[in-house]
Amino acid sequence: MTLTVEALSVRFGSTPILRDVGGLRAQPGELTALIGPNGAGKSTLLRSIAGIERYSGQVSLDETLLDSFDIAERARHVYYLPQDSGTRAALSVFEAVLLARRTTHVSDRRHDLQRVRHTLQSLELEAYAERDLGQLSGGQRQRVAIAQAVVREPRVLMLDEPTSALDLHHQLQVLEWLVAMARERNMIVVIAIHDLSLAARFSRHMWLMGNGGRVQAVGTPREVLTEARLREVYAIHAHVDWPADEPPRVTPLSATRSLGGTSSWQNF
Ligand SMILES: Nc1ncnc2c1ncn2[C@@H]1O[C@H](COP(=O)(O)OP(=O)(O)OP(=O)(O)O)[C@@H](O)[C@H]1O
Repeated sequence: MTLTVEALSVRFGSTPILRDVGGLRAQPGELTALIGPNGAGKSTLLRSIAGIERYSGQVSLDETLLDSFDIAERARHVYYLPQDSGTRAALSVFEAVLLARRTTHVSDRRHDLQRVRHTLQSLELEAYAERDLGQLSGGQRQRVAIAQAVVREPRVLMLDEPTSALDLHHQLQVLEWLVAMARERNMIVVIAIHDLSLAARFSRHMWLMGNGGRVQAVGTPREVLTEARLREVYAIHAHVDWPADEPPRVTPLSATRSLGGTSSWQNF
């Protein structure tokens, strides 16, 4: 089962946001990283794959176009967790994650309870299981949102900046766990992420979007993350190191020019 995107375009009103985005593949059992500067269209792309945005083009799972699923079916197979999505509903952490599980699974209750407990443990949330959502810190709330997404067990799980509120320990812990989970459950996991060192370390495959809503490169982290490409797409000088005995490192050194052209205030 491969997720494929071809010839995908999205407009907001008369403004093109994604232009002929294609050649994207994501495989089960692997983590795919979606990277690119602010406004490149990463969220729009993930939202389109999930069927939340209207688009022209093809998004398919193997030979099946996702458009051929009805809304409920598509939501069961493909789940998108937006950026900053933690909820403050009047529920405990345990209740919130169990509720998410039961929106897609009506299986054996004992099995569901076990799955929720196990997921909370994996995300180091078991100590907060009885706590109300409104009483969590930002990072705890983000981990609950990830738990809610994962217990749904979609075939394609897309997470928009899932580590943006996390401390260094939890960034590593969550990404390690997502990699292991993708492998164990044979899920396609796509994450949008700004930290290129983490993206290089944890993903097997990368999609790089550039300004203008176009794909700039796809491939392994080594193929995609070259210093020349970072200069072109992110307008930065950076060192990219692939040490044999340590994780890869992308070190931004300086910004080279403004991203996205002349700013309007310069016209005054
Ligand atoms: N509802 C909307 N109406 C009009 N334009 C929009 C709308 N939502 C997003 N955009 C524009 O679409 C472009 C792509 O936005 P998107 O959120 O997909 O980018 P992104 O790559 O996820 O950015 P970031 O890294 O900042 O999260 C941006 O220029 C944004 O201003």
